Formats: sequence, structure tokens, C-alpha cells
Amino acid sequence: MSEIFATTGTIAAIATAIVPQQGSIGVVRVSGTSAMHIAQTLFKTPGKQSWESHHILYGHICNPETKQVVDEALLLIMQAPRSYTCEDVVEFHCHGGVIVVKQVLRLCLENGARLARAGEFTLRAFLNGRLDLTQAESISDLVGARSPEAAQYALAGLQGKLAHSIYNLRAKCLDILAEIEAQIDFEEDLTPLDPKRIVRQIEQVATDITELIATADKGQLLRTGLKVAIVGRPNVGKSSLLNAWSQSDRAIVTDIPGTTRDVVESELLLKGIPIQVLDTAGIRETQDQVEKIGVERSLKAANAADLILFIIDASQGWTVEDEGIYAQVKHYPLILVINKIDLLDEDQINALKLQIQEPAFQICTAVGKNQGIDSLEIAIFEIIQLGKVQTTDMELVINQRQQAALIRAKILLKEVQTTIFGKLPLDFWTIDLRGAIDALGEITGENITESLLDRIFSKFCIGK
Ligand SMILES: Nc1nc2c(c(=O)[nH]1)N(C=O)[C@@H](CNc1ccc(C(=O)N[C@@H](CCC(=O)O)C(=O)O)cc1)CN2
Ligand SMILES: Nc1nc2c(ncn2[C@@H]2O[C@H](COP(=O)(O)OP(=O)(O)OP(=O)(O)O)[C@@H](O)[C@H]2O)c(=O)[nH]1
Ligand SMILES: [Mg+2]
Repeated sequence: MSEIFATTGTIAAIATAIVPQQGSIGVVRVSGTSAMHIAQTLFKTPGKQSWESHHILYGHICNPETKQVVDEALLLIMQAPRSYTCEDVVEFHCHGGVIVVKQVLRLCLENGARLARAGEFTLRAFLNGRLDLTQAESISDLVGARSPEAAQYALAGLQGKLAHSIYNLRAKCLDILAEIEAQIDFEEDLTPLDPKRIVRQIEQVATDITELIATADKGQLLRTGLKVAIVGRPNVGKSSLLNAWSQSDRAIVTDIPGTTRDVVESELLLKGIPIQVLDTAGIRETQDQVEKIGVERSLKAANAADLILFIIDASQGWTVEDEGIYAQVKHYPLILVINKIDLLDEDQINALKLQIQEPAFQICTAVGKNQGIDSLEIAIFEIIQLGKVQTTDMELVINQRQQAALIRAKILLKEVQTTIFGKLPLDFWTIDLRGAIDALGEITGENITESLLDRIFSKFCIGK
């Protein structure tokens, strides 16, 4: 057994974010058989207080060797199995900042604990049966959530919504498997299986799996967000767009072409999806050394973006320069932003629109007047949902690991159906069905390898 499976030993870590000279309270968490002993060694209470589970004690944390007081603090005791890890847990609630919590952690390490690895508290919670793997992953998502919506989905996962669906699907597969195996073992005594019914049952499971798979894109968007680059020739209103959209004065706006020299970033949320907006230097042929580098950076930003907002100045029409830039970026997901429409009347706008056939997604704005941001957001939403199953009514989202396992399960279920249609012997039906059951078990952690656990939990932060 590798070390990651070892739940022996008492672990300790700082559980709160540590920021020098900040944070009013800092928590050091200890879990394992020596936790209570460590607390009793380090924590001195005035008078008599009861050391009971789920009680908080007031006192002082002292260095047992020097008798020096390190902090005035609170101690929270949670005795096994009624704790996060299902082990004995004690928490020292100290004063914040870095110095005190580090001293307290060190005292714990000097008195019988070892430093916890990343995710080790949650790993123990998983190994001791408090959480399944999807719930453990949700904790990591909850801590890392970048929007309230993302946090809400993570919480749904923590409460077992996904685990529940997967258990149900796996149970259905197990029922089908049991029926086939009974048929193999007691062929003479049982009425023959109806292949059509089995195929139908498998189809139902596969359909449910497909629905779950469709939530992965949304999960991915909520987790990693979207990188959006604004590109176009100088003076079309790129920086004005960044400012209007992020409701800030992040970028400098002037009527001098070539104002923006470097990539300017701003973060915003669109229905819970974190969006990193990059304003770039206007693209043009230039002899200016600094501007040249800026233009290179613009193209690089466009390259690295998930989506490009290609912006033109409506009052100038679709120019040769626009055409040139468009040729360089048209193979990316792209929205054409026709800006400064306040300078045109309706007929002129319509004429311009007729002239521009290409990009499928076009919007008209006057970002200098704060107009059109709503249509931009609608267009973005359309482009990222394009061609995908509507997932808004699903109250859960899956991650890429879960998606990979579900895709494997689905492929194997299709194989089972092919086997049944091919009239192969019953033994053959069970092979891929077992494979699908294993793939589903990998999601919840019923069927899991060490290296997979290692990969999942090492992504956590220390103390979680
Ligand atoms: N101070 C502190 N806050 C925290 C945590 C923690 O470990 N410490 N958590 C950690 O991430 C989260 C809460 N998770 C927890 C889950 C279970 C138990 C627990 O003691 N459960 C027992 C008792 C329940 C009861 O009395 O009914 C149990 O389920 O048996 C504690 C915290 C968020 N806030
Ligand atoms: N009338 C009108 N003017 C606008 C609009 N948007 C931007 N402008 C003006 O256009 C000029 C250029 O705007 P910027 O946002 O600096 O343009 P840019 O594309 O970032 O320019 P560079 O950084 O030089 O590439 C400024 O004078 C803006 O006030 C708009 O919607 N309507
Ligand atoms: Mg600019």
C-alpha cells in the first residue's frame, strides 16, 4: 500500500488562509489518534472545563518545554467518529496573521503530529466513508469557486446530488447484470431473457448518462471561466468596450490611434462564469518599436483566447485593414462587434450590415455610450451553448474526470447492445456491462485506483 492510503498517524495543518499581519482568526487543525493528547499537552484552561466532544474550551496555548504562552485561544474538540475526518479532531482557533498559527502548528508537529499533505483531511473523510469521491471533489470546487453560481453547484455536489444519480445508474446496471448471470447459471430453470427488454433498459441508462455528460461544458465554464480577447484596428473602441463591460476605467481611452500599447486585463462575471477580458493594442502596420511589440502581443492574446471580440468602427465601414485582421482571426470562435453605431442612422446601419456577410455572430454597439453590452452578453451565451444540449434545468454539473468515466461507460453500454443484437452468447453480454459498472464506480470511488486518488487529492490545498 502506498502512503496515500495510510490513514494512520496524526496530521496537522493550518486550515485558514494565512496572510501576514491579517485575518482576525487562524485555525490549526489536528486529526488522528493523538489529537486529544496533543491538545491536552498544549492547551491550558483556567479552572475546570469539560473536555467533551463538540465543545469549545477557552484557554492558552503554551510551549510545554519552555512554559511560554504562545496565544490566548479557543479549542474545538470533535471526537471520532463525529468529525470531518471521522477521527479525533481538535482545532486551535488562534489569533490571525502568520506568526501565531505557525508557532502553534510547530508545537503540534513537535508533539506527535506530522504535517498533512494536500487534501489529506478530505482523503481521510473519503477513506472513512463520510464522503464519496464526487463529494470530495465538490469540496475542492467549493473552496475554489469563483462565483456564487459555481459555489451553488459545488454545494449540490457536496450534498450528494451527483453521487446519488451515479449510484442509481450503477444499481440499474447491477440489476441487469444479476439477471443475465442468473440466466447463465440456471438456464434450464428460468424463462429465457427478452433481449429487447434488456436493450431497452440499457438504452435508458445510456440516455441518463448522456444527459449528465452534457453538463460537463457548463461545469468547465464555471470552473475555469472564459478568456475573451478584444481585437481590431486602432481607435475602433476596444478599450472603451473593456471599460463599459467591466464598468471601470481600467483602460486608457483617447481619440489617438495607438493608445493601448500592452494587453490590459479585467475580470468580470457573466451568469456565474468568470470572464477574463483582454484589451489589446490596435493592430496595424507600424514603424514604432513599442507599438510593434504591442501588436505582436495582441495577436498572441487572440491566439490564447477562447473567444474573440473583433471590433470595427461603423462610421468607417468594413475597411481593407479590417479585412486583413479578420483574415488572421476568423478561424477562432468570434463575435463581430460593430461599434460606434451612434454615428450612423438606421439606413446606414442596415446598409453596413448587408455589406458584412461573414461572421455568424454580429452585434451593434455604441460602447462609448454604454450601449450594446447586453446584446454582447446574449451573443456570448449563444456562442458557448451552440450545438449543445440545454443543460440549464440540470441542477448539477460534472468535471472532466467524471465526464471521461461517463463517456467510457456509455461506449461500453453501446457495446453490450451490439453484442445482444449480434446474438452472441450471454457470457459476452456481461463483459462490457461489467466494464460500464466499473467506470461508474470510478466516479463515486467504489472502484478506484491509488494513482487516481493521488491525482484527485493532490489538487487540493494543504489543510483541506
Ligand atoms: N471549524 C471548522 N469549520 C468547518 C469545518 C471544520 O472542519 N472546522 N469543515 C470542514 O471542512 C466544514 C464543515 N464540515 C464538517 C462536517 C462534519 C462535522 C462533524 O463534526 N460531524 C459530526 C457531528 C454532527 C452532529 O453533531 O450531528 C458527524 O457527522 O458525526 C464537522 C464539520 C466547514 N466548516
Ligand atoms: N461615437 C462613439 N465614439 C466612441 C465609441 N466607442 C469609443 N469611441 C471613441 O473612439 C475613440 C477611441 O476609443 P478607444 O477605446 O481608445 O479605442 P481603441 O480601439 O482602444 O484604440 P487603440 O487603443 O488606439 O487601439 C475614443 O475617442 C472614444 O471615445 C462609440 O461607441 N461611439
Ligand atoms: Mg485601446
